[in-house]
Amino acid sequence: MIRVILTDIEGTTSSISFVHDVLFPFATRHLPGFIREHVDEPAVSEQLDEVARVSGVDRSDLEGLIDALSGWIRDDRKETSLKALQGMVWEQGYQEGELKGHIYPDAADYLQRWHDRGLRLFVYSSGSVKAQKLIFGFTTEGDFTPFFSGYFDTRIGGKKDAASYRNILGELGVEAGTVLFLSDVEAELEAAESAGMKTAWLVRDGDLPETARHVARNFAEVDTLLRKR
Ligand SMILES: CSCCC(=O)C(=O)COP(=O)(O)O
Ligand SMILES: [Mg+2]
Repeated sequence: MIRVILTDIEGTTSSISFVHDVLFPFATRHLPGFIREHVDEPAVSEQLDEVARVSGVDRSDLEGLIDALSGWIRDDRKETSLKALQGMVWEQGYQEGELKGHIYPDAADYLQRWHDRGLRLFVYSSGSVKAQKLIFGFTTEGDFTPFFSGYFDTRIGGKKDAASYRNILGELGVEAGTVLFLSDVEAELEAAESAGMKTAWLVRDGDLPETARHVARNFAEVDTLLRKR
């Protein structure tokens, strides 16, 4: 029986277009100025150490590091240091009302219903935990953070690695078969299944794939799957 729902964000609870056409361009515009202004703060400096290590750019070359980060945003790299810095920049946008998080109406509806039915809800996204709390805390439909019991980002491991899902199970202290993982990316579902989790593949647009996996177009269809399991 499913007792825990672990959900991805981009393409699952929220649109890919919001992330790529709103959040990433916002970070591209504001990240350079943010880094120049906050370079000496430990939280920023620590991430820049990691950007230098991964990119090979000299740590003293601030503009080179900013260029590397801009390239990573363009290439949609899921680097933990980039995600941490993006979260800091988006925080300003949400606090000042320039950003409002997108959530699909069906996701908004069923997150509340599942929470009210006693299911425990967790997030696992490449976006930093800070970014996850922001997107759900400042949605156009209100604050959804009260429904979540916890958040995981790539500090626990990459989303295509089975070990990450085993680490999450260790943190949750539950049997793998009681967890349903929701994602739009098949490689992530495969990794979660390798760790023993149940999965549902969110396919929000286009034709449904021919697959043996459980597929859902929206959270109402996930709920139907959930009730059968
Ligand atoms: C937490 S909102 C920003 C999402 C993000 O930065 C991202 O890379 C999306 O990753 P996901 O694992 O949710 O597909
Ligand atoms: Mg996704």
